[in-house]
Amino acid sequence: MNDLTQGTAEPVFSVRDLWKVFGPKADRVPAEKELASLDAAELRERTGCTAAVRDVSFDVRKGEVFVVMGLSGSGKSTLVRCLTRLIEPTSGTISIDGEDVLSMDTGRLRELRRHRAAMVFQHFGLLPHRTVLDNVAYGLEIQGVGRGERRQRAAGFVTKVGLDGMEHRRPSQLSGGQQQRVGLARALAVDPEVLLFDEPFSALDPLIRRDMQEEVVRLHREEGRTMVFITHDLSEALKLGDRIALMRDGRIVQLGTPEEIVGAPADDYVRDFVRDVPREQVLTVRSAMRPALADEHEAGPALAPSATVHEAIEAVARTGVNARVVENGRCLGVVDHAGLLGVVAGVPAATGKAAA
Ligand SMILES: Nc1ncnc2c1ncn2[C@@H]1O[C@H](COP(=O)(O)OP(=O)(O)OP(=O)(O)O)[C@@H](O)[C@H]1O
Repeated sequence: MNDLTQGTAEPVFSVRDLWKVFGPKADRVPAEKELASLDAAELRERTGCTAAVRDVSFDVRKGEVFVVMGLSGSGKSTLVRCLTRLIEPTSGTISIDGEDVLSMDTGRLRELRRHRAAMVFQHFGLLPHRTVLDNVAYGLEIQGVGRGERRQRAAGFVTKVGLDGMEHRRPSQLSGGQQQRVGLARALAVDPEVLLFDEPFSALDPLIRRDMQEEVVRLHREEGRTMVFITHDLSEALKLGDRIALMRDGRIVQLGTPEEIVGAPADDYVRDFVRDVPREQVLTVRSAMRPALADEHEAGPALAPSATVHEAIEAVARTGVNARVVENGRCLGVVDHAGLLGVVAGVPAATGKAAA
């Protein structure tokens, strides 16, 4: 498991020891060791409280897509709403770019929500009587940008999310997916440092949903904007996340890359959660690799270390020989049938070396 606080890129959000408890005298739950250690049912019985977020610490790094995943009721929305104090945390610390969020006054908080960490909701709250263009320009209007400039900037974002030609329609004249794109364009137009997505696609049908996921991946690739993305859908999390925080009963039970979560589940709960994931599509060739023998350094198809096992299977099947994993012209190792099948089956390869 990743060290939650370690990372190469600088953090945007830093969260430490965060609790959000709903109910009477909520403060005493994190403060009193005995109460803090009760499970959800005992806590409710003893105090009438629900601990939606329990002692959570993590960093969101600059430029990453950070996914918060978990079943319904695990605390995802509460956690992400705490980041900008749409929900007031019970205890703990939160900072954005080193600035303490919990001590911000009303004006500073407004600025945080409008300029620095904008939220894209599932029900995107479009204004029904306004056109697409004016909906996208709305955030800029709140920021006090003049009419000419905001319409011009808004038009650029309408294009960016693929809604060219629909500028003058009203939301009711759009499909669900198109409305979601308007919501996305509106959030992008205010140019926030971080975009917070609260299950934005869960109401969309599967094909439109896939389109929108690809849209987010594309926007992220083009802009490198930091994103925090809530979902209860594991395949969405694996597709979008650079790192995933998997929540259960208010706690983060594992935080790691998709490959770490699928390849090295932290406990039985996570193992069960990822059991049906096609491992070969998530794990990279590093997990299937063994050291190259003397005559193997030059022969066979070359794959990057980031190639998936699925891609390696294709290469080996197509050429009939083992593939090499090559980085900067250097052969890091070899993937053979046994190593690849071992990953698919979820067992160490019979050579013993692949699992090392
Ligand atoms: N205002 C509130 N008062 C009391 N309990 C609350 C409140 N808001 C949330 N909860 C409880 O906190 C827990 C976490 O809720 P939360 O909405 O954060 O979960 P979630 O993972 O986002 O769920 P979903 O996927 O269904 O949206 C749940 O047990 C919920 O019932």
